[in-house]
Amino acid sequence: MSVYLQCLSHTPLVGHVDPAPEVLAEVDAVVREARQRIARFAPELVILFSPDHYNGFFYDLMPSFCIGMAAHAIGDYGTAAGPLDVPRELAEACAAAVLEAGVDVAVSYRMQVDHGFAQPLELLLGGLECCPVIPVFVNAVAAPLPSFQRARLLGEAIGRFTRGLDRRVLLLASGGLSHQPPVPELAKVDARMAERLLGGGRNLPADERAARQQRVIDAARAFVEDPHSLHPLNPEWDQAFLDLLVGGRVAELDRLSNADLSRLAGRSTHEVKTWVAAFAALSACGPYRAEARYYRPIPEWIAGFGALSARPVGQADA
Ligand SMILES: O=C(O)CCc1cccc(O)c1O
Ligand SMILES: [Fe+2]
Repeated sequence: MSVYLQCLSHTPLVGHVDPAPEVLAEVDAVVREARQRIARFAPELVILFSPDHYNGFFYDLMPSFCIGMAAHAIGDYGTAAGPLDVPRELAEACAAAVLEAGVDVAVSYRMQVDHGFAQPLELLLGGLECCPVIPVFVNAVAAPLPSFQRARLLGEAIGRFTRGLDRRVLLLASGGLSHQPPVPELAKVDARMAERLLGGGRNLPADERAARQQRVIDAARAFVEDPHSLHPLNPEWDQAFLDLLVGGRVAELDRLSNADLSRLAGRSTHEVKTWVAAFAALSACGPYRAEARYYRPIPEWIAGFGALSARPVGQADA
């Protein structure tokens, strides 16, 4: 088998609150080049690590990790809606292998996913059903959260599973880097919002969906005016995180507590655990070489926005 890795920040604010044209063009080029590398690699299977934002996973039953045996994107913020092409038997084999390896992942035969999954599939592969994909949810917003170490062990177990496949496997991770958009916290919200977080927020009616999105859009506009209206982005932390991935030192993150990460870089920065899982999966396939590193803090998108690719040492350019 051969393997390629692409990590990319997501943001549903694209097209809603956009940065200067030069910045947009720069990000477009980053995404276009990633899409071209992926097209040359011609993946036969995608394993996509992504968080959720209280669209598919709620506090009525919140797993740390969940592998989808079938999945459907809800189409929030104008991202693609509809089914993903999940190869069910392969997803079942993947879940069985991960459980066998000692990581107690949940499974879903009706997984709902949001922009976290839909955006990278659209941008990097051209749509939700362009390539068979095993979706892997990583809880990055609903405290208590899994640790960096567990995200790494999940990734390693999935990497060992993919190593045994006779296919070209693309590892994708979606989310991060430092950021803290206004995502509600169960401990702090009123009874009405708590009911949403407990599961009442599933399949929101159109007007409530629009109001929810507008709150995030308004917060982005305010953040551009005042970088202290939300937890500030942390480019220094983001670059140090990228350094660790490039240097093959992802296990060093085991020492970073969830509370410290939230304090340093914002509560949604836990989305970077998708990157950790993807890099851990790649590292289970041998030594790797990172390439195409990109980073820019983009307040309009409430995102420390980054991209990073990697392939095994000795695996030829696709
Ligand atoms: O809709 C939401 O609840 C959050 C949306 C959102 C905003 C900025 C960066 C993100 O990564 C993100 O997911
Ligand atoms: Fe997100």
